[in-house]
Amino acid sequence: MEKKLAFLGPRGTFTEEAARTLTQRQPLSLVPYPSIIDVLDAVSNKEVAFGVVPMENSIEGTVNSTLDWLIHEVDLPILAELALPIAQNLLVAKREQALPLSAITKVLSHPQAIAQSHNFLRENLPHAKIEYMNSTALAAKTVSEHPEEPWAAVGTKLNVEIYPLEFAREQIQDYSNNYTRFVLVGTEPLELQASSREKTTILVTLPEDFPGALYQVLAAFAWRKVNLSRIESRPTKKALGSYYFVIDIEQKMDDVLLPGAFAEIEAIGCQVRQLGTYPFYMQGAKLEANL
Ligand SMILES: O=C(O)C(=O)C[C@]1(C(=O)O)C=C[C@@H](O)C=C1
Repeated sequence: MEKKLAFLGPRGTFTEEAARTLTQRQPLSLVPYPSIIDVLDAVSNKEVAFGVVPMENSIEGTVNSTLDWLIHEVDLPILAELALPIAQNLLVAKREQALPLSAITKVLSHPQAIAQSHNFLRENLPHAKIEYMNSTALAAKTVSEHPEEPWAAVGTKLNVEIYPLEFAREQIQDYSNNYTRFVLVGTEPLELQASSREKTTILVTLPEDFPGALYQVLAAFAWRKVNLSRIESRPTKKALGSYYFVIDIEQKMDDVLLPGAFAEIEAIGCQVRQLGTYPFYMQGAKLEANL
């Protein structure tokens, strides 16, 4: 029987595109789930072997529900990461007479997609109500199912191929270098295409807040000349002002330098949890220098 991979659905999300690109050589059956949390829970409960969820967008930053669920609720290793170029479009149901932007009363989409098109929406549809949905594809599907309503969705080009929709405007994102990083998580190994770039993600907990604590953590990487590509603080949810630090390291775990750096960090009383050590891929190369 084919192994299953869960993705944030319904059909036509950016996440589906990422899942297909990441696993194109694998005989997997792709199953849509209604939310990011449902995807991660399905992998954790072993309903499916793998899952793909969005992790970070170059305009809007971290997808908090993904990161927080991986930190607090499930223990799933990241197996791979893919950065995809994202283009947002304003989509309306197919109708005989074109719908002018001024007639649109409601815009539906995923909060990340709305945030990526914030300036466009403020300038062109200041009167429209915003309704957040679990994914861009769910917004597109909903709009296509209500052609009698003057509604629009913010979503992918693929949605126009899947649902009876047309473009009201193409490419409405506020910045052209719009990329989202997606992660593949799983409870078993998966044979993936080789990549020249590898990453390790860790979660660091400081023992207490003392002067220079974070500086000492960073020093363990700095003097070893280990490059970090992201540092993000997320609340531990235990007390106000108490944080975890999520650190992306531009190196694989089997590197001799990382065990030494982790031991040094642990020696000052920090806890280090690995969230994964994995290959990193990128479609289109514009942002390469910054990733
Ligand atoms: O709604 C989708 O199509 C998704 O795949 C989710 C998501 C996200 O959460 O970041 C993915 C990429 C875009 O940044 C906007 C939305």
